[in-house]
Amino acid sequence: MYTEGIPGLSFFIYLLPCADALFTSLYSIVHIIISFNLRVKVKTLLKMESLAVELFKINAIKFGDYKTKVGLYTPVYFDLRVIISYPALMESLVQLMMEKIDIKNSKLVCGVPYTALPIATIISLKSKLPMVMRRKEAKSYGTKKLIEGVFSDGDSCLIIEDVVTSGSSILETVKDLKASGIVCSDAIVLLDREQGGKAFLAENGIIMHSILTMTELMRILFKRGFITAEIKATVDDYIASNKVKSESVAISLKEDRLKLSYIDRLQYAKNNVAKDLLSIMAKKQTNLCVAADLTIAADVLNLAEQVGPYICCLKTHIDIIEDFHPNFVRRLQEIAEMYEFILMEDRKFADIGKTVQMQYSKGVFNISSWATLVTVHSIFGKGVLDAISEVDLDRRRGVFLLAEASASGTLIDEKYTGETLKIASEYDDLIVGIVCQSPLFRDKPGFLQLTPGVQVGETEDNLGQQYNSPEKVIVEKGGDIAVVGRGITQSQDMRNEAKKYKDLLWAAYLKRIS
Ligand SMILES: O=c1ccn([C@@H]2O[C@H](COP(=O)(O)O)[C@@H](O)[C@H]2O)c(=O)[nH]1
Repeated sequence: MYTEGIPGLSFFIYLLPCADALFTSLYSIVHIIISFNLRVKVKTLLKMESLAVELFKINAIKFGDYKTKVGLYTPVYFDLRVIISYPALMESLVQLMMEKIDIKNSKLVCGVPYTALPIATIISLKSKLPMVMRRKEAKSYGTKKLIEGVFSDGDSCLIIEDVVTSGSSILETVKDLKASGIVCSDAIVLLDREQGGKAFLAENGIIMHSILTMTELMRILFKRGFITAEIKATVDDYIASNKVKSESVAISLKEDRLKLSYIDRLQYAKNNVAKDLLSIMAKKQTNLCVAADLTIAADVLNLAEQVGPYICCLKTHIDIIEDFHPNFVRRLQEIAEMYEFILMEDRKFADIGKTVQMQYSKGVFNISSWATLVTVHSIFGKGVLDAISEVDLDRRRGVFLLAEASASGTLIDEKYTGETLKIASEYDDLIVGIVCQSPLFRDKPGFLQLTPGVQVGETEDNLGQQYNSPEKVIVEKGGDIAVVGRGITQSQDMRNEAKKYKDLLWAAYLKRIS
């Protein structure tokens, strides 16, 4: 070949056979690497498939009509709590998780309570990374810690979770970890339901890695003949059309009062009586307020003695007492102190500020001298609240503002209710809560919802009152405190009846926050 005149070309040609050999060796190395990676990938895929099949076999995957934590109905539900009964399965799950993510990038691991706790424990044992644990509720005694375990400010933590729908459970855990100085950037989960959780977590700075997605899971179960094409199509359709909106998750995360315990809400309350009330409720385990709508003073005192141990509040209509005497309210105060409950006069003030001020602190009833709480209509605007504030200089009293009524045919509309809530927000050191019939102000855990119209077995009286069951009032209507009047006062055994209502209402509250 003619190469003269082209500098270095002959030398290059001379080297060609060596380059060829070098290329062949490089090719072989790359080939080995690729086939090794491919083999690893295939192996992982097989492990994933067998995990999916095993989960199906142990009944951790159910098909039907189920309700998720965020209230959506789903044709497929995962109950991974059962996996603790299958150690071999737990081990393969953990192995897959540890292969999926470089655990050593983290200093700590933390499982989202409760299902992921045993998984996190095994990962901690295998990786030798210390584990921390998030308490679902801060302790009300001792250290009041949210995070248990030993850690330092700035430690990075890998989050471990079983199933992700919206991502809210992971973010709740992340929020508490961050508040304790721990850094979180990654979460490893067994199953991504592909309903918006991954994107929502990413928006909040968390990268979610999953072992299985819902699509993969359905594909595997269908391919292996465990589900029909019809079930697969139903689930695929459901996932495609049921994405959880990040705004709704954000609300549910933002201190949703309906999900917080009474004790956890203490920190948000601005009014001193609201704080006392929440403490009493948590201590006595009661969210029952009895409406003492009796017309003879001695009967009211007797009722207070009977129901005292089971209530957080006793509500009066002082102007219906036929034999009122200042000694009566003095005795009522003694009983309230003895049994630790709060007195509320349901006066529903509605007038110009000056008149309300006199109705509140003057006259025979001298309400402000004994009633720690009063109810107020918002119809007259802020002047009424200013009037009460001027009397309550030491801030030892509070107000429930009425935003909705239990009576049929009430003239209150949505606008009125909305404006009432706005006023309440402006007076949060005076307002203890809102009297209403629906789960309003979910993002204000410092306010309490007082809901009257509660009775077992009745739906109405003959004068427009409407009743709901204790469970409905607390779980569906969002009541924090339920007012029961005739359901107790007309019973032969008021003490026993009060205890029954207390137990029903408390069980409903526990159900609501679980
Ligand atoms: O919207 C409202 C506001 C207040 N109440 C008061 O609650 C009790 C209910 O008594 P029951 O005997 O349980 O019906 C009563 O004192 C009302 O004045 C209300 O019912 N609805």
